[in-house]
Amino acid sequence: MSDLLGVAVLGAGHMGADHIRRLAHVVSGARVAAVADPDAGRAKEAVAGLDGVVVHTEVEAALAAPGVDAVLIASPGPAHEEALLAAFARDLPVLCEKPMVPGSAGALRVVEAEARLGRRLAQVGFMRRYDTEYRRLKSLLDSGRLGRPLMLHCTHRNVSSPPGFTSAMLIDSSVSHEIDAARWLLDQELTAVSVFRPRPASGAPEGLLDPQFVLFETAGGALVDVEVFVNCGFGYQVRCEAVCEQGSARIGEEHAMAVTAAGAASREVPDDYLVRFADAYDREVQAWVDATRRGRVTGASVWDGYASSVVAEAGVRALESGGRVTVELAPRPDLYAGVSR
Ligand SMILES: NC(=O)C1=CN([C@@H]2O[C@H](COP(=O)(O)OP(=O)(O)OC[C@H]3O[C@@H](n4cnc5c(N)ncnc54)[C@H](O)[C@@H]3O)[C@@H](O)[C@H]2O)C=CC1
Ligand SMILES: O=C1[C@@H](O)[C@H](O)[C@@H](O)[C@H](O)[C@H]1O
Repeated sequence: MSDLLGVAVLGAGHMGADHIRRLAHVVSGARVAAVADPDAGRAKEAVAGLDGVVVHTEVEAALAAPGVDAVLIASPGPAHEEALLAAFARDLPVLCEKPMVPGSAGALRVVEAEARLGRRLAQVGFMRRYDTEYRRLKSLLDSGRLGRPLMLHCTHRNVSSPPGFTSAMLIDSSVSHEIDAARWLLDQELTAVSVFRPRPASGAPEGLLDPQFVLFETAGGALVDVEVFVNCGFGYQVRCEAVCEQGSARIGEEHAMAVTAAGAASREVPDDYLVRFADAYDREVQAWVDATRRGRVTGASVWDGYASSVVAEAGVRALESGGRVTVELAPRPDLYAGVSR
């Protein structure tokens, strides 16, 4: 490795282009060494002005490019399994955007492949673990000051959903964040899921079941509810309130400037995740670069990615069946025994 970690970025869409900018201009210790995207024009646009970046349309060519030490996967979810396995075959450390793999069977194949390597190589991009408010809430819950957590009430609203967004993706793409955050905040597995839905909003695309209300049960007897509404039209809002035996704590309200003028007070609302979670993505990628340069892997593990996929898959079945679906995890390989959620 040269002084800088050479990163191959797979996928140069919304997230990939933002991560390329971040690697090139925000975080220290890394450089973009190669990019792969079947849409070469999009990739070239994302690397415009950067020196020494080779653009490919094939993943394998980018992984084999000179100076590549690590991989950041920002292609669509269905492409992640192949990319992860290709990176493992080349012994390259990975930061993989969520969902790690949409679907439990593919996610388990990734767990098994990493377990066969006998050491962790990949981190999953659940960036809320790096958000200041989420971290404060996690510290408070871990301190025990509020007593045992009873419930988490979560809100996850997007202004609009991208083309091709399906009713299942409200759960396996959007709510995957709350699944990971709940497992991490409570340090408990989610054991069952039910999904309720009101009449779809008139602003939602034809046929999309939006919004949905998802209810998780946990191994420790807590409940986690999530209102997910991806075409709300009025702002990007992510909130979480923990209700515990001796108090409650709420995050997600303060991430904006409050303006008072003309006899009225108003507060800005971000319009998407790139604004709301900008600092969290920066910290996540910096932490990944730092850990990788030290030969370490931190953050959400491949096991966390698998658990999230299993819970999300149960959620999609609950949506389709209208019933309560229990969550069955495979036995956890020894590799993840000492790794906390
Ligand atoms: N952490 C977060 O908050 C967010 C994460 N994401 C995740 O990031 C990933 C990408 O999402 P977006 O950037 O919104 O999608 P996008 O559709 O904007 O971009 C995806 C890009 O990947 C390219 N691509 C397609 N197949 C590929 C392959 N096999 N190899 C390499 N590139 C390929 C496409 O041509 C496109 O340029 C998804 O996993 C998504 O769930 C997306 C938004 C926010
Ligand atoms: O990961 C993300 C998107 O893929 C997803 O579609 C959005 O609902 C989330 O808010 C965003 O963080």
